[in-house]
Amino acid sequence: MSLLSARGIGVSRNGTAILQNVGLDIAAGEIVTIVGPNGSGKSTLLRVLIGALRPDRGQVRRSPGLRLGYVPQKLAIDATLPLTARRFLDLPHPVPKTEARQALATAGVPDVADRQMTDLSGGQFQRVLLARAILSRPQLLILDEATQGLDQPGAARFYRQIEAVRRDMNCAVLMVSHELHVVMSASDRVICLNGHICCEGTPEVVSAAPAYRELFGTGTGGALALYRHDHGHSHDHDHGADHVHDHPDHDHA
Ligand SMILES: Nc1ncnc2c1ncn2[C@@H]1O[C@H](COP(=O)(O)OP(=O)(O)OP(=O)(O)O)[C@@H](O)[C@H]1O
Repeated sequence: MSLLSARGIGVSRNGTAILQNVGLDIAAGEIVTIVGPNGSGKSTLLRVLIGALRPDRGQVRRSPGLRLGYVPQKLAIDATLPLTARRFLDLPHPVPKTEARQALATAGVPDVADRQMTDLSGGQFQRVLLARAILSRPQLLILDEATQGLDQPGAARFYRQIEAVRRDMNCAVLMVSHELHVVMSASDRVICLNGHICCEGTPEVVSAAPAYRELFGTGTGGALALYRHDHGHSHDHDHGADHVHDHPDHDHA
């Protein structure tokens, strides 16, 4: 049984269709990425899937009691507000110290608990957001453009961290991204969206699909290779992310 299932989703605004007949299923433990150009309806679809927006047509079914974790694109924290990463994890509910420590370690930032949120690097900050999202031990972790603002190697490291989190927590992951160059090979399945689903399948299948190439060109192939060259190697200089190298190389390079 899938964790989440959407059928025939349609959303229109001002007489214009934003989403048309979109259907998808997320199974336990899989990593699914939705890619699409700007304005293709990715965020709208995500909002429908998490229940923040009621579609004009279609249905979303979530498995009963589904635990969802959500990592937003960005979170603005006022530079004058003293807030350590540890205290941030206590918002809105205090969490036991061991759970907070464990979540930070799983997210790849075991040493930042006492650091100010505003002093963290972009990659560390996103990992603290990730730590907060996994405190509830989600069955489905949803990330909305979670690597915005990171450079390409930083984004690649973040996606490898997500793979590590998935293995640790045994959760499914749904990501929305237009970061084609690094996101695809971290995914079991890619869904290419442009108002409707243009194509879907493994990263290899989607990157070779005519509909995908029409939208994005053919540049992704080399970048997939670049990602795979990095995978499992020790090139990572992002503080606290070192253990992402320790997992077995399970991709298809
Ligand atoms: N409430 C709304 N009213 C009118 N138009 C909307 C509304 N919400 C979204 N849209 C339009 O729907 C389209 C899809 O928007 P959406 O934010 O879902 O795309 P996206 O793929 O997430 O884009 P991006 O990659 O730029 O974040 C856009 O053209 C947007 O302007």
